[in-house]
Amino acid sequence: MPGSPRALSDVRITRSRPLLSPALLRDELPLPDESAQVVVRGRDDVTRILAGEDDRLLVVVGPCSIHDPEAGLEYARNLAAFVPEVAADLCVVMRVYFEKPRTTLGWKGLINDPDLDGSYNVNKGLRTARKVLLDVLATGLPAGCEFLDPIIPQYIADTVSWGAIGARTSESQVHRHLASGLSMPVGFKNSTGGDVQGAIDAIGAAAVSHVFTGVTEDGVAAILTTSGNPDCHVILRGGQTGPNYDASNVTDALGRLAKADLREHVVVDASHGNSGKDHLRQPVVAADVATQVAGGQRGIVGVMLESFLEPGRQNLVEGAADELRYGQSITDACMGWEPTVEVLRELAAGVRARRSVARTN
Ligand SMILES: O=C[C@H](O)[C@H](O)COP(=O)(O)O
Ligand SMILES: C=C(OP(=O)(O)O)C(=O)O
Repeated sequence: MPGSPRALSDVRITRSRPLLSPALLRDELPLPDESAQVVVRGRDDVTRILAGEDDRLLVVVGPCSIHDPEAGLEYARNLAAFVPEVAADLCVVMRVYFEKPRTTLGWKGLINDPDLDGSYNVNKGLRTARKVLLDVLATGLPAGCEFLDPIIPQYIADTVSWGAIGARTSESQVHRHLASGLSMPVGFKNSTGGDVQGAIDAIGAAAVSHVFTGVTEDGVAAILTTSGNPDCHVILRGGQTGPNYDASNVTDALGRLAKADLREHVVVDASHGNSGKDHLRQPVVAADVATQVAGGQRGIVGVMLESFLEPGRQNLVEGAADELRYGQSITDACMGWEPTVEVLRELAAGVRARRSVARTN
């Protein structure tokens, strides 16, 4: 209408709802002392592995994403019961992922849409995610998460022992800032294109202090100053140029780290670009990594595995979440439980062989 003022802000915001504060959620679902010790022990173990003071291999293993808390917990109980068998050789952190960065579109994880139906009950998602993390910690397992939305860590980071910045965000300044202030060791993935240098640059950037805008525990906007995170590392996850888990790609990445004056170690992700998202390839990648480790490669400090109760994946059909198969991924295909146990045993054997190589040298 002529003369009527045209809106200039929030033109494309169609709805705004209240968000619960991190402090309120932590008050509703406090971290018990015993679980806090699990978190601290997990962080310290990973820190020592990255410093070369613990010769075990970090293994981040679990579902690609948690979509059903009950199945996620059943997985956690299985894993917690198995871990003592390999604990002398592996530092096992359960992958407990709630935020999914999508290539284009798709379900963005349990925090964003906990009812899997496009209702986006984010407050419920935050509550459910924190409850799952507390339940995982109660089994005695430390937890690892990807951090995607820069506000979310205030709700859950006190429960997390290891964090990841994904392939799609390692080059993002926002995520490097975030990592510089996170309280746990953080892995940066190489890009989906396969470039490793961006992840190496990220480690250097996240290691120092930054000043940026964020939210406090009370959910209030603030100007935050970080101290820098010295416990960041690269994750080789393969990419459009092909896999990068083999000995020559590992050596190349270690050389680049040395050139950048950074600690020479990497974590290898057996999934994603390294498996071509074929869950049956993950044991092949892990076997190659176990062989490199057994041969004395100390630059490999960890492995990531996508694993769930049932092998493979299934599509989430809108409006049909009730029909999903129990214990099977709705994002990337995962190894089933039995092959996971075999892979963990093989990695543990690789570590024992590396120790004996070190003793004879
Ligand atoms: O691990 C999860 C996926 O690889 C990531 O979220 C991208 O998935 P998409 O390519 O199916 O969107
Ligand atoms: C999204 C993930 O991996 P990437 O960032 O390597 O694609 C993931 O591990 O869930």
